[in-house]
Amino acid sequence: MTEQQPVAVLGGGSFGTAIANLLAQNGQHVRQWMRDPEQAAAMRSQRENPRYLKGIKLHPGVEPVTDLAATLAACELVFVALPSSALRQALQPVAGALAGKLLVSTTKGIEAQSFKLMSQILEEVAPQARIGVLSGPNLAREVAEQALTATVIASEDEQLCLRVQEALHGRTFRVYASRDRFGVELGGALKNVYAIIAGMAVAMGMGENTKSMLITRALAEMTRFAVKLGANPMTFLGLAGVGDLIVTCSSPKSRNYQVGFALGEGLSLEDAVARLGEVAEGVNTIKVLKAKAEELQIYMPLVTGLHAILFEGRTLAQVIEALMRAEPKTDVDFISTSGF
Ligand SMILES: NC(=O)C1=CN([C@@H]2O[C@H](COP(=O)(O)OP(=O)(O)OC[C@H]3O[C@@H](n4cnc5c(N)ncnc54)[C@H](OP(=O)(O)O)[C@@H]3O)[C@@H](O)[C@H]2O)C=CC1
Ligand SMILES: O=C(CO)COP(=O)(O)O
Repeated sequence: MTEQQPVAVLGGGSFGTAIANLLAQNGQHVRQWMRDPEQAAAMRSQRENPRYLKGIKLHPGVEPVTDLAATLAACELVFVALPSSALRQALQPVAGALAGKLLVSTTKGIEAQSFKLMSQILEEVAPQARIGVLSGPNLAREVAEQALTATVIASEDEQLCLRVQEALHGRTFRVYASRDRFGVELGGALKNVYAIIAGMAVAMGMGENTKSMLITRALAEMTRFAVKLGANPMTFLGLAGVGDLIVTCSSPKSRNYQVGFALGEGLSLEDAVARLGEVAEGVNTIKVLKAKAEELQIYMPLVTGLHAILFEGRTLAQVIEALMRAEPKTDVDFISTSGF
């Protein structure tokens, strides 16, 4: 009998650990790569990731490792769960080992200088790899606690989608497929910005009407932006669009929401990020998104407002006043004008 090939997960954080456990629960042998040998040793002996996912048992099928080249040599299917700020620099040195691999990005961010999404960086670093994106309403802790969850694997490569569905789909985790890689990936990156705003609103004691208005107008705004860049608006009605927007804007377990909440309590951005001690991708995304919206002249009042508070010295009260006084627009941008 031939031995089953292991699956790689790159990243020792909360999502990498949650995905590694899921794969192992489905009977895969998993090599979870992380850069810190002390962390790997601790995870091997304690069978837990005490820094990023305390209280969750590491499945016996997960092997924490630190040799990236050896991990890539052994695995064809590779999940990338690194922060957006680290993905290129971590993979560039091993670019030669990525040819022919199935690379699946789970990272929900945008590269600062280039405005590239993570799968676009993977394509650049590894032009001969097969590329996909996994995104959806997937809070790491809930995934790890085996809460019933659904996600999307998006790729033009149908065989890759099937392979990922086979590896991840299980009793508690449903994996849907999509061909709109760009839309799915953009949804995951953009919603983080609105989660910061939602966290702020909750900290300020705003009511349910306000939260609902925020989420719905956020969806309108991110869809408008994505369509201008060529994505399919229908993707934003799916799990990786409105699904992820709802969970991230509603849950105190979201790190972006937590940053927003801390800001709403009066902390500075620096202190809010330091208090979190984990990745909140929305903090970087807001900067590049504001610049891109300006460049392309896309109307994004929530992005403009958050940017003004974080980086232009405006107060929350000033921004709320401006948002509420702005001229009302149409409710839904993409309704056919022929019928109603
Ligand atoms: N957590 C979640 O609920 C979800 C997260 N995601 C996405 O997954 C991505 C990863 O997030 P998550 O796991 O939550 O992050 P965490 O903050 O939990 O962990 C970040 C991990 O990345 C590692 N890291 C940082 N810089 C580097 C580098 N240069 N080289 C190698 N490793 C590095 C850290 O290692 P070290 O400790 O050594 O610094 C740590 O293991 C993000 O883009 C996020 O949006 C997607 C869905 C859900
Ligand atoms: O993407 C996520 C849930 O789908 C996790 O969001 P945070 O990064 O804000 O924790």
